[in-house]
Amino acid sequence: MRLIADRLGGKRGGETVFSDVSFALGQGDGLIVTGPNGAGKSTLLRTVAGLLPTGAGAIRFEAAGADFPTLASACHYLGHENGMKKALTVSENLAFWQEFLGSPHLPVIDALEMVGLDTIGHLPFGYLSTGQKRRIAIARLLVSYRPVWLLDEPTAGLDKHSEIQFIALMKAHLEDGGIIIAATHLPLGLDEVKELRLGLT
Ligand SMILES: Nc1ncnc2c1ncn2[C@@H]1O[C@H](COP(=O)(O)OP(=O)(O)OP(=O)(O)O)[C@@H](O)[C@H]1O
Repeated sequence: MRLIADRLGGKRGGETVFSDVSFALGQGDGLIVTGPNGAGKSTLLRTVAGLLPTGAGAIRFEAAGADFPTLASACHYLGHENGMKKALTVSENLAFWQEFLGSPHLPVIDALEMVGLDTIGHLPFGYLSTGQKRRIAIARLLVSYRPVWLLDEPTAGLDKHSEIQFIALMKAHLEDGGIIIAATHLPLGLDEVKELRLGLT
């Protein structure tokens, strides 16, 4: 499996936000995207996820096998919004995502345990605190297997303990041969990852 960006450009509202971005990631590789507000970190992630068209250049995905033939089928995208229905319970939300995404990985209860929230599966998602909502969005990464994780400010709103737990999950995903691209303002504590800085230095 390889994910390659070749002189990639990203546009927003017709304006070029970043250009000439190149990287090549293989199994077990992480890329941390940094840069000031507005530099285009979210735009880059959304472009790689296929949610925005490429402004220039190309993204190539060389699949490892038949299970995930395209980048769209191979990636989890965690954006600023958590992607959950407020009125459904936490467990119902995760069960929905597992069925929708396919490739079941951890049972919902185990995924909740991994983020330390196994006692609140019965609560409507809308009742949760900001950090708890983020942790449930992280549990979504675990209920269905996808080799490529695209994470936009994944630790925003997490307390120190939850941040450490999540870093361990990311390390495990990389050790398992996955790929992670994460946009962040905070150091993520991942060793041996590549860094891409957008915007002014
Ligand atoms: N829908 C849109 N139409 C026009 N411009 C947009 C749109 N969405 C974002 N932009 C602009 O694109 C630029 C890049 O935004 P982006 O969200 O990618 O930055 P970022 O690096 O993720 O910022 P932050 O650190 O604040 O999250 C910004 O100048 C933003 O105002």
